[in-house]
Amino acid sequence: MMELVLPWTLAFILDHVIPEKDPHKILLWGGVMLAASAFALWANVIANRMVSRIAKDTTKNIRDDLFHKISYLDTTQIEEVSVSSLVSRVTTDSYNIHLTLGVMMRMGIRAPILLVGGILITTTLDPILTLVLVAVMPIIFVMVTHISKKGVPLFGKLQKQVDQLVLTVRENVTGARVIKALSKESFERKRFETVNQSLVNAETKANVTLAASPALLDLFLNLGLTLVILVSAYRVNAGLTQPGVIVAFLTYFTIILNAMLSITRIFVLYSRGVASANRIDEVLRKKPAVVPGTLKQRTNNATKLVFDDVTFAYPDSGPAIEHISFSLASGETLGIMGATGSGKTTIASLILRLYDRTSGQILFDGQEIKHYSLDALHQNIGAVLQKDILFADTIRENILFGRSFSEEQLQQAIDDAQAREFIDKLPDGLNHHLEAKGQNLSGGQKQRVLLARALIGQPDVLILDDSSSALDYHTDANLRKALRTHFTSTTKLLIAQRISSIQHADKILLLEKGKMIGYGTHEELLAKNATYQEIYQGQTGGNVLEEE
Ligand SMILES: Nc1ncnc2c1ncn2[C@@H]1O[C@H](COP(=O)(O)OP(=O)(O)OP(=O)(O)O)[C@@H](O)[C@H]1O
Repeated sequence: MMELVLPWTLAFILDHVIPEKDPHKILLWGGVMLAASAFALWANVIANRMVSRIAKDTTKNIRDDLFHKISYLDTTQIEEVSVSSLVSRVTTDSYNIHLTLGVMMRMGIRAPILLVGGILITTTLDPILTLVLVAVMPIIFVMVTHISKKGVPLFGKLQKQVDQLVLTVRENVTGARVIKALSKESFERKRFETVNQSLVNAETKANVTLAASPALLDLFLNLGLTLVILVSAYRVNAGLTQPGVIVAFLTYFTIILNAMLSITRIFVLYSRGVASANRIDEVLRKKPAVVPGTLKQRTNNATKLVFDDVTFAYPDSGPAIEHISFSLASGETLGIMGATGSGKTTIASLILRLYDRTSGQILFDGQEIKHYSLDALHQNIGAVLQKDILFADTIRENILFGRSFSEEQLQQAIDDAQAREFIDKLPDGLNHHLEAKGQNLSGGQKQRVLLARALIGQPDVLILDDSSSALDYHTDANLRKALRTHFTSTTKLLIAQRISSIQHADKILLLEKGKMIGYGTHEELLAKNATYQEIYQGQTGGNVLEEE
């Protein structure tokens, strides 16, 4: 407001105060102008601080909500959006919203006030000159909105390129060892350069399109200014207006020009902010595909786990498993074997409801698993899945994983997982700090910590997906012995490549390309199943496997 009053005061001083030649009056009005400027400065600083706080708090809340939502997305939805895209939505998209909010609040109120106020005051100064100014406004408005609309999809594409960049960096950081081992640094650098260049191209395209807006605006406003100067020269000569008014008018013209420039900047940022807000909104609106049931408790049942003619296909693919049936009583062990890609991990994922089966039934403690709340379903299940990870924390915290187990239970789990030998050799034992993903441990040591995490507290169901593959034969045998002797009431699902790991299971399920091609005990399969016989021959050379 103060900014609008100043040029008017200036015109008044030039046309009315100075001609009176009274120094006191001139000084007084000069003082008024100074005070008004200081007030405008102070109000601006306060407003900017408020805006920063609001933008910062809003963006923090958006990030919190987004993270909360992401932690509840199911596996299919995460795969649909992709991990790297989720990372860039939490980081760059929320930052774009921060910028947009800041600028919109700073300029979104001030610029329109300056624009409308400026026009109104110029009308009181000289309506004819104002008409010249106002004539160019509709052209500018139509042009700016048209260009801004084009910006939203362009910025959407730009953010997709950011996803690609995050993906490439993630792959390089996680695969740093293999890249170094295979000396593929220059290949990866080229791959990164290509992705980076595509991002720059997308950014250039979006910015070039939107850059037309301020340039065209400048052109039209300068044309308007030239017209105003021509008309005002004529009007001063004809004695229709005073020079002070023209000076004030030109100052208002600059204020109006700056307000218009700010408004175009808002539109540019608005396109970017809307594109990012749409991407965040897409995640926030996702409804879980795996809908939890209402049963809050599992009641122990003699029949622990039943797969009844279960078929499942991942989105947009053929069936990963077809017509799988098996039944496990409480405390029994099922061994699952099959070639790579035959569907072993898929069975484990369905039990944990990481995905929902396409057809058939899965019963847990006598109830369809869809009827349980996810907490009830997962309570008392210990699992080591192939892609399980260790976090950057101590070994103790990685095993306890935020659960309250006693020291005795912790020590027992370490023994059962055959982890004591290596943990005792570490200078700080259980307090040894692991790097992200347990990078400072060997493959076998990592598996032992993950096993201890799954075995602690003797869960009533245990799922081990190829989780002893990195253990030497002797340690693997000791682990199996511990499972047989200390986990008698635990129902176990052991996925393995080695027959020695599962030969003592109560039942063995043999899979091939998602289909059951054998189901029975080791002895039954060895007697009747040609594929099992072949695997057995291949792994043992025909020698009988002895348990250590
Ligand atoms: N997330 C996924 N999206 C799409 N297809 C998948 C996904 N996970 C697995 N598949 C496909 O489903 C089939 C079964 O995979 P699964 O991981 O269950 O096999 P597996 O027997 O555990 O293999 P491995 O022994 O190599 O771990 C494979 O053809 C695989 O390509």
